[in-house]
Amino acid sequence: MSTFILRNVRPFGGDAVDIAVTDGLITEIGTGLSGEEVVDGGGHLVLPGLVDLHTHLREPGREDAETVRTGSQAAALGGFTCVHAMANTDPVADTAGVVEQVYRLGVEHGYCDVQPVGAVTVGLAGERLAELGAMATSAAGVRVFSDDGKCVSDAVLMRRALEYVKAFDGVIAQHAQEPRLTEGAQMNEGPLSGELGLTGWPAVAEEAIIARDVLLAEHVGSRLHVCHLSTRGSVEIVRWAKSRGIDVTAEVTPHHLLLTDDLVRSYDPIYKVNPPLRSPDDVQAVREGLADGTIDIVATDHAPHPMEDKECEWNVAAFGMLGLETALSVVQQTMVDTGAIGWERVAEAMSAAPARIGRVSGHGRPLAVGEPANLVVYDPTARRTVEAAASASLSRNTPYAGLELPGRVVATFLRGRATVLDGALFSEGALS
Ligand SMILES: NC(=O)N[C@@H](CC(=O)O)C(=O)O
Repeated sequence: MSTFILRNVRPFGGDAVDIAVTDGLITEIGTGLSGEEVVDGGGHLVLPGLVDLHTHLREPGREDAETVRTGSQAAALGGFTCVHAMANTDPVADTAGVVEQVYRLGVEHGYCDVQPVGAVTVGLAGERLAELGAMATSAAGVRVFSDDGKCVSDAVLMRRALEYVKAFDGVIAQHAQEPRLTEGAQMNEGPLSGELGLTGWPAVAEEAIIARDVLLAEHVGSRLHVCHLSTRGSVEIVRWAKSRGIDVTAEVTPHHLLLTDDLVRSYDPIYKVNPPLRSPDDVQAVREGLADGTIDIVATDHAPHPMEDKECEWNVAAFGMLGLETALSVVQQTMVDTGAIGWERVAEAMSAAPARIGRVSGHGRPLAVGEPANLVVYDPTARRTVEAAASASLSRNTPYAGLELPGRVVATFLRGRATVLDGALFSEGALS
């Protein structure tokens, strides 16, 4: 039996306690606990390990951008104990074989649990359904299905997918982007896209798909999840859908909580992302949506790209930005330090709710005796300047480089084993 004491930590920022961990489980929470091994929590905040419903790990196929190993290292450094790996790999994760491969790589590396997302359609081509049932019953136990990067734009296919996954309590996570309305789109459509001469990506292209899909979900009585919602209109549609009792959940990314489309003036593709950075009014609306629960979760949409795909002309650059290592800091800055939400709600939006939506067990659980010791120790009083080169990710496309952000992940524990200690990766299990 291995026992250690995580001494002097503040659950959700409350009073300081000690947490005793034995064989990966929380066995006691109190004060003055003693044990052979002690990890000093420094009086910092402790939250349940974070869960990301939307991560691009790029393996198989683009191991030059990220691997399961490097992406899950970045996740651990960001305080995550479980990430959902998106299906837009090469080959696409549209078979039991590919999702099992990704799942096993996560287990092998051991920095966090990697829960594969299955593609909705074969090859993300939007033409016929992938083998959803086989992926659900595989060793990977897939519950989240998404063509993310592409929209399931065919209404009949979307309806069938929603109906199909009911059998195993799955959810369709939709990348809401009407393809015809966004042909060649490069940035948020507005006065600025006209001024900069870049093709616009109008809010209505997102909102039209969300409106259609909540109605489809209602019609067939299934679960819908909306990926990276980014506009005021989208928040209003989801709010309306929830008020009707439709089983819809939604996510917002850290970058849509902080950054706005005026950054595109630089023509620096570091700010090129899908959906695009929106207006200050949209940012205000997604913050309000997250605060009032219309938006259920924060998901990173960690989208690593190699230098050659980002350091080029805007029009040919890839869409996407890193997110795992900065997510908690950005949420602190935009939502906690502004007084919009407290740490309990952060834990709900970044741990409990994503675990529930993804139907993963053992994550997103309360800080309580008998629960798995998936924990993140976080110092919200620290400040740090983001350094792209310091990232554990194989890619460098963080939009926050050089920016000072609040907070620092001090330690992350996966089932009682430290994956991060003193803010650095801890791979050899002295505490395991
Ligand atoms: N979110 C992004 O900007 N990029 C995603 C896919 C996508 O949604 O386009 C990626 O895989 O790089």
